[in-house]
Amino acid sequence: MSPPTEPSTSTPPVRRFKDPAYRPVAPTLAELRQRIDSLDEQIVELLAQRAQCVRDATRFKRDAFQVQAPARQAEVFERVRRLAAAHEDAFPGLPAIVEGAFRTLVAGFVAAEGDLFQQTEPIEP
Ligand SMILES: O=C(O)C(=O)C[C@]1(C(=O)O)C=C[C@H](O)C=C1
Repeated sequence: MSPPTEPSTSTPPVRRFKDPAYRPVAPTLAELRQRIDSLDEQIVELLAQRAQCVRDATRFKRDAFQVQAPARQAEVFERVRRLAAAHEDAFPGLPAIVEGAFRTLVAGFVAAEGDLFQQTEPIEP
């Protein structure tokens, strides 16, 4: 038995989708990975902008419960799931993947906002 190998990135595809309506995105795995890298850069840039908004949101919180804001979290998860559902034709199961990613992201943001909260002080009325 030969050892497992990573896929070739520069050669033609070795499989096809049985669905005749399927339209490929790129002719090689190398091109697909370039696109994925470029999209990852944009995603990280957008996440950094989102993080700035989360940091600023700390100024409007009175206590740890407001940092958690569970009702708002539920709204975010429901919203991104619905947005992803519009793309389910292109990628079955995308809503669950997107919701899972946001659950992980928001858990990280909530924890960070908890730390940032300690760096704030009440504004006197
Ligand atoms: O909407 C807020 O209040 C936020 O602080 C943002 C955010 C989020 O990442 O979407 C983070 C923490 C929770 O409080 C709820 C939502």
